[in-house]
Amino acid sequence: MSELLQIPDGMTLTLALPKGRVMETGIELLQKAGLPLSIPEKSRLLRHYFGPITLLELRNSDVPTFVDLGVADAGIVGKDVLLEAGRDIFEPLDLRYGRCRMSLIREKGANGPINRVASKYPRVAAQYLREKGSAAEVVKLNGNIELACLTGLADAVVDIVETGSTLRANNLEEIETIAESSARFVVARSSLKLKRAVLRPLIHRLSELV
Ligand SMILES: Nc1ncnc2c1ncn2[C@@H]1O[C@H](COP(=O)(O)OP(=O)(O)OP(=O)(O)O)[C@@H](O)[C@H]1O
Ligand SMILES: O=P(O)(O)OC[C@H]1O[C@H](OP(=O)(O)OP(=O)(O)O)[C@H](O)[C@@H]1O
Repeated sequence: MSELLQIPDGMTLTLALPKGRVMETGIELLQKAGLPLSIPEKSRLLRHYFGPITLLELRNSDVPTFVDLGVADAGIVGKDVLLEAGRDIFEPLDLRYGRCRMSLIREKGANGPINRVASKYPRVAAQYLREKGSAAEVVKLNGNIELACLTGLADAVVDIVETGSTLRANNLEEIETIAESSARFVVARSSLKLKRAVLRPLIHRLSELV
């Protein structure tokens, strides 16, 4: 492990991390940057203490809220989730993992009009459709979004593509990439001023690691 980052006496740091695939690599990076963290044991505990550092284990889409409202000083979250949240959060660093893209997807060969689009990202989907001049309705779903296409619930979906295996397995095709995504380090604007002494060197060290 690299040299520990100096945290001034009395200063605390609260970090918001999403449980799931983004968390483990995120903690490893923060560790390499010199924070005294470790990957929490599997348990129902939602808040983990490491000396002056508190780790909040959140749903992905709640990370921007906790950071924007200043409850967490900083966090890690996918660009896809940031785009959907639409909050004005300081995003100093692309951590360059968790790469995927948000795309418009249809059943292979589908060529009828797109009147309804399903997505876990309704804001991103609606903005994309607006830019295309489409008046299609957007329906919010919470998982296995591709099923909306397959069952006729929607004419297209906006969802994540990583390897493309979900598309191939379900006879779907990517019509257009809407945005590229990767994990981002985000910081609360209020903390950037108040906790500059630890956040500046942390951002600097993270930037050297990615
Ligand atoms: N193949 C993929 N599928 C989904 N998300 C991916 C993929 N590859 C990278 N990611 C990134 O990981 C994040 C999602 O992680 P995960 O799959 O753990 O979340 P989830 O199960 O959808 O969680 P939640 O219920 O909190 O929304 C996405 O926001 C995205 O940035
Ligand atoms: O291109 P691929 O590598 O196949 O990855 C893309 C798939 O992975 C995600 O689903 P996941 O099962 O993680 O969760 P979700 O459907 O609940 O969002 C995503 O929603 C796609 O369905």
